[in-house]
Amino acid sequence: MADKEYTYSDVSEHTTKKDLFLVIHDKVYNASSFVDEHPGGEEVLLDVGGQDATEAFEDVGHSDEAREVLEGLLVGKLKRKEGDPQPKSYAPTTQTASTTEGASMGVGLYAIVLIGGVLAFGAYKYLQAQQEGQ
Ligand code: HEM
Repeated sequence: MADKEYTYSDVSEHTTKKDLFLVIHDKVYNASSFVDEHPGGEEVLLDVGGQDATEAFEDVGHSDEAREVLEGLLVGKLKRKEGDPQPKSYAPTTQTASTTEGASMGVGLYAIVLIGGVLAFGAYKYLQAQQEGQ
């Protein structure tokens, strides 16, 4: 039964409390037996009924226990067709701002030191030339 494939339009027909399908990470879950027990309330589940709930589910940061419950509700997987809504993936941000900031700061410092050096050398040469001229 869990091998069954559902299209997006199949899933979107199950939106009532007694018959509620959710898509999370491209798997299809029947949440109807769990609606009344959900600690986050039935409203939020009904809101995403028949839709891709991946983002909503991950945003809350559900526990491993919640994920175990979820596995028990599995009824099949999603068969994507052209024109279906794009998968809502949950991509944690990996880039940290501080590292790039640090790198550009380093380059900026080098530039200042370099320009300062060139200017000092220019001034030295200029003074030397003037002295020679006297
Ligand atoms: C069938 C899918 C879902 C299952 C099995 C599930 C299960 C659970 C469980 C077991 C908890 C208790 C805390 C934890 O263990 O993390 C919980 C809390 C919660 N869930 Fe879900 N959940 C599902 C979908 C959703 C969705 C789609 C939302 C949408 C926003 C949602 C919102 C919440 C919220 C806000 C809480 C926190 C409640 C509180 O701490 O007061 N859940 N859920």
